[in-house]
Amino acid sequence: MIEWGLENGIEWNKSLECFDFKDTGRGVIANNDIKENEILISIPSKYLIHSHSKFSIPSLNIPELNNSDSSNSSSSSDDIYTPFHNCLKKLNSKQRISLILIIEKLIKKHSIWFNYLNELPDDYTITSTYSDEEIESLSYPIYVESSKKLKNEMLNSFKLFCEIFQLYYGTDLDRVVIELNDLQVKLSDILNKELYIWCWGTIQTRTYFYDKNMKKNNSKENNEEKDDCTLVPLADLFNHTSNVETEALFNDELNCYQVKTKTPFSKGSQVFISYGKHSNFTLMNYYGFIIENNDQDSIPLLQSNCIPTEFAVPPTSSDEAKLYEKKIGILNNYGLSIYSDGKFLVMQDEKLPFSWNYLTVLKVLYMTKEEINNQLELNLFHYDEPISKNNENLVLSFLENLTENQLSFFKNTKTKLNSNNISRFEITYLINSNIKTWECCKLWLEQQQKNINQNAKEKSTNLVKTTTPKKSTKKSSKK
Ligand SMILES: C[S@@+](CC[C@H](N)C(=O)[O-])C[C@H]1O[C@@H](n2cnc3c(N)ncnc32)[C@H](O)[C@@H]1O
Repeated sequence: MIEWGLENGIEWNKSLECFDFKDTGRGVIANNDIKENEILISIPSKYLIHSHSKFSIPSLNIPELNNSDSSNSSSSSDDIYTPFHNCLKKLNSKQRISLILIIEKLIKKHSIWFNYLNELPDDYTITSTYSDEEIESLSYPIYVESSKKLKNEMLNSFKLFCEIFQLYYGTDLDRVVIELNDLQVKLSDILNKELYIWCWGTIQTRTYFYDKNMKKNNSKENNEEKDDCTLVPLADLFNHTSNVETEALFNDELNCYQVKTKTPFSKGSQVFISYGKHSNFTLMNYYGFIIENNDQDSIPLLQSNCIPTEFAVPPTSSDEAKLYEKKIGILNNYGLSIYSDGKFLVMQDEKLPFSWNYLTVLKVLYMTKEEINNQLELNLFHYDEPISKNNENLVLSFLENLTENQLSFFKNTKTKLNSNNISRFEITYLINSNIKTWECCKLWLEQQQKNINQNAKEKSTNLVKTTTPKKSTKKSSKK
């Protein structure tokens, strides 16, 4: 694949080589030191695959209007391809990229991307390719809903893709034949679900952000064009870690897409790029893999159980409602709300496994009327500064309950996985990792409780100490 790239003007940093790694699979290795800000790869715009890329077969491309160069537009063959062009105009970004991938794959050596497409993975492990049973086995509602949503998006996109073609070609897809150079391809072979799922996986796991089409189409009403993406051949060989910084953008001057590393790499190490700061579930959902000991890992809390029920809805009595409003006001001042929106997190962090925003929301919700009225000194940015002993106890006790519930939930899920013979390594890893995270929360809570008891003990000893001299003075006075 790299040879093909070099022959076609793709500039591949000489210090890079393709390599099969034991833990991460195919990736890129540094055969020399790589410095900060070095360009890893530059790809001429012609080889990018995005929604406005041209097919290798010219007649498939929508003829450009107002083009004075008449040799560019096809003559009589135009009529045959008009329905095809009409369909093309109706497709959204992902559907267009998928159509390009399908056709370029079908025409094999006639495609300018033949060598590249030939070396892409045969299938993908993103959750959209999971069976419904596998998705259900994720059990945690946030995981199940989010995976279902992505899978439905893919299936609906395919349905719409087919409907657009049926609109122009009719419903008997086996009878319609499209000429692709010397190939006669049935429309049913293009509108193939398996192929479409492969395209979806290719797009989801391998594309880069691309705003060139966005800029070009500023006036377009179609919102989907606004988050366009592009396949960047060879640049999609880099595996991910969140510990590096990468810059990837289209260079207008050089008319090519460039990937630059902001992180140096030493000879012999794997050259990573960062797909973003993602939790394992996000990686699994969108990219089909997880990272053991991912330091960006976290579990988003469920809205239904992360807020104590007494605070989940505003109270009806006017006094209580006023107090509640004040609490919500304080939270707003800190940019917080009781609606988690997936942002209240727990992590495997021994020092603080609950996210600051979550602990702060709980602290404020449990404040008494007096505490609210005396809150001049309140500084909620310090998680370890309790509002009061009472407040701390209430928060801890709520969290202890939550932790117990979540621990038993994930332990049950693990048992079910075993009994249902769900064999996806990523699912098992995710559930085990969630158990470890909640165990970490449990240990932290126990430690907090110990600290409280210790402080209370110390206070009472201090109290004894401060009262002892008085006794002794009395004694001495007696003497
Ligand atoms: C952009 S491609 C990277 C190159 C890919 N490994 C290949 O063979 O073409 C993204 C895919 O690589 C794999 N991948 C990337 N980073 C990984 C990592 N840190 N550990 C395991 N697999 C990884 C995942 O399958 C992901 O969907």
